[in-house]
Amino acid sequence: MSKKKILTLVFVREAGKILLGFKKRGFGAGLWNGFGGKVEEGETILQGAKRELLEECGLKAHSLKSVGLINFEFESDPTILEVHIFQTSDFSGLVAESEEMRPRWYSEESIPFSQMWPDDRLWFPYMLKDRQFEGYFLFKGMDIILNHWLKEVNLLNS
Ligand SMILES: Nc1ncnc2c1[nH]c(=O)n2[C@H]1C[C@H](O)[C@@H](COP(=O)(O)OP(=O)(O)OP(=O)(O)O)O1
Repeated sequence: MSKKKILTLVFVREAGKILLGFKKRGFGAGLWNGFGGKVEEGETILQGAKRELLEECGLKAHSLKSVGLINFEFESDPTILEVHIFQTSDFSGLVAESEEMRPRWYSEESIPFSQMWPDDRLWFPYMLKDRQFEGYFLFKGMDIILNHWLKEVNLLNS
């Protein structure tokens, strides 16, 4: 039987730039990504997203917009990762490196897709156009997408 883990992923965008973090350890280490992680017991998905953003790059999000929802599955692993993706331009604080992430602003024209999860280049175009989406990816290891679908949807916003 499959289990589900609920995770968040937050992108900070401002003036044509996007803040990415280089993951220094753990799952997805060595890749650039947004900021996020597992939702803890007793917190809502939004609370989890804001907490991870603050812990990983020092920024406090005052509001978050829902961007996407992706279910990730790995061949021969029954755990499904349900990742809730958000973006924000409504934040305060100073960007700071953490134990887990080294943050860096990128122009939205020069996103380093070759050093990111391979699914990112497929769904980033929705986010960059402020379109909401849902999707599913089945991975073999961390590099090979065996199957996927993506579709534009209307998600409830916070
Ligand atoms: N395929 C893919 N593309 C883009 N982003 C992701 C994936 N798979 C993923 O898991 N992610 C995202 C979702 C989360 O933001 C992170 C993974 O979170 P993780 O570091 O495992 O969670 P934490 O709670 O911070 O981990 P620990 O503190 O327990 O190490 O990647």
